[in-house]
Amino acid sequence: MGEMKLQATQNPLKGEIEVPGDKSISHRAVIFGSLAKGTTKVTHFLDGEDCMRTVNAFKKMGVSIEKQGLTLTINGNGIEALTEPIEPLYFGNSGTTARLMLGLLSGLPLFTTIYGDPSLSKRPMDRVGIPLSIMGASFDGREGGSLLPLSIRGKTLNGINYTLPVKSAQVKSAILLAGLHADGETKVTENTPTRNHTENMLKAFGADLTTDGHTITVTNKNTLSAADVYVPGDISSAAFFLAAAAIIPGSKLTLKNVGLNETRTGIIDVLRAMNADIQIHNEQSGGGELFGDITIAHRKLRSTTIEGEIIPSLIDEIPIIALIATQAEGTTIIRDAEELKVKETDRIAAAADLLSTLGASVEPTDDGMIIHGKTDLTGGKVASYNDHRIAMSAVIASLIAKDEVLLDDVSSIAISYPGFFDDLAEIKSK
Ligand SMILES: O=C(O)C1=C[C@@H](OP(=O)(O)O)[C@@H](O)[C@H](O)C1
Ligand SMILES: C=C(OP(=O)(O)O)C(=O)O
Repeated sequence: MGEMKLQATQNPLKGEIEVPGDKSISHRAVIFGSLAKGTTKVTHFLDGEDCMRTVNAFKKMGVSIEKQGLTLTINGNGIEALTEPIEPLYFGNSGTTARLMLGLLSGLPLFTTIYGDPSLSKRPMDRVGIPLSIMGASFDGREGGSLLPLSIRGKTLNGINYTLPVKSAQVKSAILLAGLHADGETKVTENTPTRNHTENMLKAFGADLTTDGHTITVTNKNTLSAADVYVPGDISSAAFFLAAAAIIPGSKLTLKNVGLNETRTGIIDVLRAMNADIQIHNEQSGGGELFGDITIAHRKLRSTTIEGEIIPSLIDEIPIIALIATQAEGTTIIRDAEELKVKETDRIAAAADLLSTLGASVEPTDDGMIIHGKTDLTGGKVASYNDHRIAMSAVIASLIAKDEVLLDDVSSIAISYPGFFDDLAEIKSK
């Protein structure tokens, strides 16, 4: 793929689709399935590039993982059976793989080197390196061990009692993974709740983990046992079609089996606050995760303010929420989202650049954006910054643009949504 010309259609989107499996849950299913004893079957796995990095890392450490379609069969033999990889582990674009694997590898009796693509090589690793070093871990790498590539000489770690200084599920998960085989208790406290898939899945695999308010405690008194995992649809992928239906007149879409864990559903609350016509039905649960169908129809939107505790529950959706805000009457303010600056690219700058190039009124701020709506979008030449979420936001924006949008590169979309254009074609043609 590469550059793509996107013709404005303004056609309503109609029909029903099932979005791909959740990226966060897919990573964790591979990790815990590989650490557990027994056979774990993972269904509706997301085979995007990021999750395949996690699969390949465990294959290189001796775990047998077979993939047939979207089903993985993982034959785990326990943490102690992981073998030292004889070559560096490549994590591509995946922040989740890098942070969670750092947590795991720092306490194993192995020497490993990990590296990533140019984007991942700029992202901060000291946010996990600092607490892991307090636990006794030893790393070396660029910028004093805060940037990839990193080398890790695993050691026996000690438990820690740590309050997260950043709103990050990746940091929380890295410490919990280290805590699974550290001496004593490991406690992580978060002031603002972040996605809790690690906690849910560890419980399903039989770990000794308890949650008390905002504090999670794990010990090494456990042997993880295999558990089958059904991966619900990714609400972060569904977000692009929720947005499209919300802003294109005449649209009505149903997205089936979407994950509805309340640490992830901020976009639904925001859409409701903006007057979107959105309904949830067929709610079910499995493996500690809630999922169900979402139906959304176009309706006139109004602005809102997005700040505080809701931010981690929609952090990856902010670029597409910014597009929705350009089509809402009034001023939408997004605050407390400084974490966007350390994603695949600076997503505050990238989203503001994309939408401003298309004629919207978007002011980037230090921790968010101010968007004045409603503005018609023009065409133009736009940049994805090699960021999958910016690229997909550009494609959805092009659906309502007056003229052609020329997007520099669409290859990053395969990171989290390999079938994105097929799903879009499916709902466009109905
Ligand atoms: O734990 C996870 O699976 C993720 C956590 C979030 O990152 P942070 O922990 O950096 O906020 C999110 O942006 C990322 O897409 C996936
Ligand atoms: C930030 C993201 O992922 P990661 O941190 O795993 O690269 C994302 O998918 O939007």
